[in-house]
Amino acid sequence: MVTELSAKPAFSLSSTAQSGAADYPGLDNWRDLPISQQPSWQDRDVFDASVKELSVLPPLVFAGEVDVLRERLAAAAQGKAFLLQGGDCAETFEAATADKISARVKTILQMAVVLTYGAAMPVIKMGRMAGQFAKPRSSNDETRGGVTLPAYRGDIVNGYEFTPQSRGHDASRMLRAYHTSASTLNLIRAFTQGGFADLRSVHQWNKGFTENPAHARYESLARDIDRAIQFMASCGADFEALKRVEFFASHEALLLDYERALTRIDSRTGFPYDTSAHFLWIGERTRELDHAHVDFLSRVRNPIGVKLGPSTTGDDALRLIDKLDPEREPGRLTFITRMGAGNIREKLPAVVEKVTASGAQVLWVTDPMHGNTVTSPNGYKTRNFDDVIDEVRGFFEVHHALGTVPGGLHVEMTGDDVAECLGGADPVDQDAFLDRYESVCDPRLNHMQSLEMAFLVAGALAKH
Ligand SMILES: O=C[C@H](O)[C@H](O)COP(=O)(O)O
Ligand SMILES: C=C(OP(=O)(O)O)C(=O)O
Ligand SMILES: [Mn+2]
Repeated sequence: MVTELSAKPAFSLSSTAQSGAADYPGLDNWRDLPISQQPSWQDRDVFDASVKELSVLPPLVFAGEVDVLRERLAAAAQGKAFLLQGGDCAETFEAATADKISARVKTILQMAVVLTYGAAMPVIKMGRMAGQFAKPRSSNDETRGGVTLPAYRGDIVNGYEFTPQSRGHDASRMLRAYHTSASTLNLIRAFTQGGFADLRSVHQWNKGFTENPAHARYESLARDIDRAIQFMASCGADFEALKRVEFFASHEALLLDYERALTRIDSRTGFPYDTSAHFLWIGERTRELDHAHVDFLSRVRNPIGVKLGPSTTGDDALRLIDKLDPEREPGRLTFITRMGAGNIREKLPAVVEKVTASGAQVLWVTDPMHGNTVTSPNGYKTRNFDDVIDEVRGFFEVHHALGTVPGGLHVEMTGDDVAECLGGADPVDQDAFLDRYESVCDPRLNHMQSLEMAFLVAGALAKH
């Protein structure tokens, strides 16, 4: 049973008690529009106090960093860079540990080195991290053993534990989400600016992948990368400069009270920026043109993404472009297609052709995860690695056939050795789910499967 929520949030602040950029025109227009996937907060006072506090807490990212990202994404849309966006389906407060964050950042850096070599262009590194706490759900409730409770909507709303106390929607969680995002972002900045990301170290880490006999097929590409780095060293490349990398934070802008409270006016330009992350996206379940999420995101200066599922038409895409990117600003809009391996070759061309014919330039990115979710025979939500890779292949085939740019990859992955997606060269089978399945929402590629994807995509990129 799918419950499409169109109820307004349980409470909404009156315009005079606004958070963030209180008097900027239009920033609260969304409150008068249909909205879905919002919590029904239990306690109004807790909600008011939480939003009030959020509205005066420091921004998590700065407008200048956001502008740099928009430039990078503009280059990717022109085929001069490639976007790698990866991380949890649902971040959790419990997993925001130094070990798990570093494992995720490391894996993304390792994937990026391989992709950079294959694409022979810069790879923009972006985490589904430091704020990916809110989850849209297909159903409002979950039933286990005859007991029905509210569905888990991410740690920013309620707890994963299946009890009435845990599943209640608690607005104070928005504050914990903010602080957890801040500490995660702090560690990401330290890792990526403090020498952890040294290209030579990252390349060394990749040796662990190719030493695994199951990955022998990738050895020649790994050897080519090795020789390229040796060549750089022989030419006296300044590896000191390669110790620092840009790394951007992103999440789905689902809870608009949270996003609105963190929206601030940039003192340099006078424009509003959602300072909860560098990049925000609108999900497949909340991209109705005249609904709240599209309206709110149309009014902030961040580069934004929209997930496009198999029901998307070319006209839908054009209407979203007109609403979200009326100025046709380079780098502003990214379409993240999540069609399903069995749909992409049939469904994507018409959408891309329509957008191309309009003259609009967007960044096309594939999310090969969300259209390929299945249930394993032993009852786990999973994805087949082969389907995931096949959707990526279809994405490249469609864009190469149309002469458009396959500009990026959006992956639910982890740096840990979990068992959540079936298959891969060192195959995960469903029995492994019993004690290595950790995701609280969708299944993620594990460290080795993520690297294998990078080697496979690098091969595809190198061919064009
Ligand atoms: O991450 C995306 C969605 O939140 C997720 O796929 C929804 O899962 P569900 O269909 O189990 O609600
Ligand atoms: C909810 C998500 O995906 P989609 O909106 O494409 O279902 C997600 O990427 O977490
Ligand atoms: Mn997901």
